[in-house]
This record gives sequence, structure tokens and C-alpha cells, in this order.
Amino acid sequence: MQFAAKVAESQAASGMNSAYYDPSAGAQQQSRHHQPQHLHHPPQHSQPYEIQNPYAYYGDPSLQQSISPEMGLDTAVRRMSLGAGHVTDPQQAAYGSRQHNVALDPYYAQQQLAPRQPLQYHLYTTPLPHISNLHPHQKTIHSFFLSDHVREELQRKSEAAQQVLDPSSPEFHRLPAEIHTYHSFYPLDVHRDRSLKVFGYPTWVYKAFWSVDGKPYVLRRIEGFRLTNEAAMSSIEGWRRIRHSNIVSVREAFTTKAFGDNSLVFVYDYHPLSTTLATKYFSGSGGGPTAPGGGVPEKNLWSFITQLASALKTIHSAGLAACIIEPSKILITGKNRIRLNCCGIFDMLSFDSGKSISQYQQEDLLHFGQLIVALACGSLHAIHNLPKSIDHIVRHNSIDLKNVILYLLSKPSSYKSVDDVVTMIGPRILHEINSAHHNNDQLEGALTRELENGRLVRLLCKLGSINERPEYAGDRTWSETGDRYLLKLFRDYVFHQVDEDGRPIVDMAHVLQCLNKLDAGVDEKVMLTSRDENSCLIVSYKELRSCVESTFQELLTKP
Ligand SMILES: Nc1ncnc2c1ncn2[C@@H]1O[C@H](COP(=O)(O)OP(=O)(O)OP(=O)(O)O)[C@@H](O)[C@H]1O
Repeated sequence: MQFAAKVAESQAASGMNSAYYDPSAGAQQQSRHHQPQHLHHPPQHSQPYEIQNPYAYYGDPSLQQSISPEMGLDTAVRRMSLGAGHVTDPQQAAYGSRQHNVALDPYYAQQQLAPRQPLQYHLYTTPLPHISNLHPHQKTIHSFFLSDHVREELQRKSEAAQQVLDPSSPEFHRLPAEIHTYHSFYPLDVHRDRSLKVFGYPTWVYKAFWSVDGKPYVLRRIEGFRLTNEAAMSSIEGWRRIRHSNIVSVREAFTTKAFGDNSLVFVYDYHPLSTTLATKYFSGSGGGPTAPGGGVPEKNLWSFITQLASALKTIHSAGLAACIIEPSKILITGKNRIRLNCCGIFDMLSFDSGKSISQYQQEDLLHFGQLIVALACGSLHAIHNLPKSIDHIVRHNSIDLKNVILYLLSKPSSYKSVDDVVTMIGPRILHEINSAHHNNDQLEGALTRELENGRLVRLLCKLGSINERPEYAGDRTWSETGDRYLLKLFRDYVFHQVDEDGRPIVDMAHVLQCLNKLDAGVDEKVMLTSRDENSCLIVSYKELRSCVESTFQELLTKP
């Protein structure tokens, strides 16, 4: 595998100086390590990334025991973030300062004085150097990594997923430490007032970790609901089988008294940093795009209609009804990506209502139509004056949109079904598929850029394990002889080049080229010189590669 990476020295230097490799000293001072429990000598330097185990945070042995080592590692890898309590999202604003819980970690016990700092995203987004005259075989350093905005978005999501409550906050003490198999509760409600509007009961939303797989989930608690008919619990089974890209997956439901009342709890997949249609388009602070008429632009509307129709098609085909098509219960989990939330709750709350499923399905279509009217007019009150609203929609949108809305709002009948909606919006579905494929292509391109990096990190790990081990199997000269000596000289050749005045040459393209050639084991030869310049060895990458492999195997197999 070869890269024809060739960048001007200044560009290379800027790449090497970018925070991706070496965040600025300021950030380093602010970031903190989270040391695994078994390390007795915490390193003195700060690192750009912190790999943490959320379970170690709590110092709760019973929890730690329930987690397998593999799971801990997996979780630790997923926790790669700068590890700082970032406090800009509304959820945090509602609950005050929150931080990663470090208070109970013995390593941090003496280091609690300095407050954790927000993530400094700008250190991770390097400006692209302006290069207009690159040859086809040349690449800028940025082409080896994810684009800055994708990386930042993923980092923000990862950070949000790992947030836990500050143990000194009142909220921390109010919430149970563990319920069922979930722990580390973190409230997601944007506002503190509990509205009974949607479910008729106050509801609370928390992120919590499931101790079985270590992943975060969302728990929605229906406060004060006493389950009178045990059979209602079985209604969740149908929902557990539904997997759809526009439906927030339902995991399980259970009752609990852990909150001091009779609560019913539903568990859903967690989608970090999501918001709702209500917050984005009807709260006045969402900043969503608006068309000239004040509503959501028609292009976005068609995308929402297609996604919701697709979700409803799956739900109705499974003999279920959503019963919850309302702006505050439709999550926006990405750009124009929506997911129907809170499915399954009404099945349990109105288990004995006596209504048939087809009646509920007809209501779904009606609520679907009302939602589109509200979005197209930019107001939740639009459905109260339909003639005026339809008139507004016709003036600002296509006739196709009006036809779909009129169909959805038409009288319920046994002939009215989501299938007809799918037929009506056929051409728009094609457009949606095209956009989805396009987005896929872009993400695949981004993934491909990172593809080689994992390979290089593996190689670097091997080299790091081999080079300059102080002693191995009692042999103090182990790293200074044989294959290991060759690899030590190669390490100097790759990373420690100096110019004629002895100044370090920092050339990212050279490093990448050498590592790629080593990984591929090409026949090209390289001249390695000892530091005292007394010996000089000519060796091929192929030979160096077999040195790496055999030495690493030796490390693995010998006691
Ligand atoms: N599955 C989920 N994954 C991630 N975040 C979620 C999920 N479900 C809800 N949320 C977050 O929780 C917040 C609160 O959800 P909720 O449904 O209570 O909305 P709300 O606007 O507060 O509605 P209500 O007025 O009915 O309480 C939402 O804004 C959303 O950001």
C-alpha cells in the first residue's frame, strides 16, 4: 500500500502541529488523564485524548464486577474524548454545572481543585492550508483524516453520550443510583416543568447506562402510573421487534418504585444531541430554516413526509399504531433526519380503551396531516383554522403538497391507508433515496480516509512495544542487538531526522511514506545510520517488516 503523499514542508509542519497530533500546550494543561486502576505510576504529561472507563468513575465495586473486561475495554475505546465537562447544551443549562464524575477516582482524589474545562473544539479543527497547485499524485495532510466538521460532530456526540451528573449536584442525590439494570442517570429534559399534555401523566427523560452492555439508553419515566392490568406489559413485545431508521427503537418496559412512587419506565435507544421538531420549529429558539411564508421549506417537508410515511408503513404493517405523531415526540437526530419517539407508551397507557387498532391507525394519518400543516405554516395553531392554513400552504408550496395534506386530513375510512400516501409521494421518495445514497457516498469517502490510519496505528503500536525496551527476558542488550537494533535505527530514520544544523526535521509526508512502505513490505531499500554515524546499514522495507513481525511475535509468545 503506497501513498504518494507529498506536501510542502510548511504544510507538513502545520499538519504535525495541528491539534490532531499534538494539541496546544494550553489544552494539554487543561485536559486530564483518567488512569486505569492497575497503573501505579500515573504519567506526568497530559494527553490530547483521555480514555476512560465510566464504571471506574464511580468506584462502585458491585457495578464494576458486573462488567466483563472486554466490555470495559470496548467502553473505554468509545469514551475517547477530551474528557471535559462541556456546558453549552440546553439540557445542561437546565440542570446547572455537570462534569464527568471524577470525585471517587483515587487518582483524582488530590486533584479536584481545578474545575474541568470545556472542550476546545477549535484546537481540533485546523484550517486547511490554501494550496492551488497540487499535482495529481500529491495530497494535503488533511486528506488522511475525517473532515473537521464530521470529526467535531462525532466528538460532540461521544462527549454527550458519556456525560454523567456531578456528584455534588442536588440532582445527583435526588436520583436513584441504580434501577433495574440501569445506572448513572442523567436528565435529558430541556425544561423542568412537567407537562401532562401528551401522556396525561408527568414524564421524565434520562440517559442511563445499561450494565449488561455498557451502552447508554434513554429511560422515559411515566410518573404515578399504576399498572392495573399485567397483560398490558405484553403490548411492548410487538414494538421490540420493530427496527426502522425513522423510529427510535424500543428496548423494554418495566415498573419501579425506585423514584418513590409507582412509575412505568420505557427504555429506548439513545441518540446523542438530538432535538425535537417542536424545539427546532416551534419554540422560537430552534433557529430552523424557514421558507418565505414562515414555514418549513417544502424540500424539507417532503423529506419529513417520506420518512414519517416510511415509519408509519412499517408500524401499520406490523399491526400496530404509532399514536404519538406530535412535534415534541419526533426527534431530529441529524441533518433532516427524524425519528418517531415514544412508541409503545400509549399501547400500555390506554390498553383497555376499547378502540380498535384500525381506529388508531386512522388517527395516525390524521395527526400526520396536522403535523405537516403546522410545519408548513410554521405554527402549532395552524390546524385550528384549516381553510386559512390550506390557503397559505397553496400560496407557498406545490399543489402536490396540498393534495397529500388533504388526503391525510380527509375523513377516516376503511380505504384510507398509508399505502395511498406512499403512492402519492412516489417521485419525492425517489428524491429522498437519491439524497440518502449521496450522503452515504460522502460518509463512505470520509471513512475511507481514516481506513489507513487504523493500520498505521497498529504498526506504531508494534514498533512502540519493541523499541528500546529496557530489558527483555533478563537480557539488557535485547533492544540494542539483532533485529531490534535495526528497528531502533529505522525509528530514528522515520521520526528523528535532523538537518545539517542539527535542527529537527518534522515532515509528516516522510513519516507516512515510511510507515506505509514498512507495512506493505516493499522491496525498496533504505539506508540506516547509527547515531554516532559509525555504522551504516542498507536494508529493504521487506526485511524490516519481517523484523517487526518476528520480534513482536517473540514478545507475545515468550514468558
Ligand atoms: N431517544 C432519545 N435519545 C436522545 N435524546 C432524547 C431521546 N428522547 C428524548 N430525548 C431528549 O430529551 C428531551 C426531552 O424529551 P421530551 O420528550 O420530554 O420532550 P419535551 O419537549 O420536554 O416534551 P414534554 O413537554 O412532553 O416533556 C428532548 O428534547 C430530546 O432532546
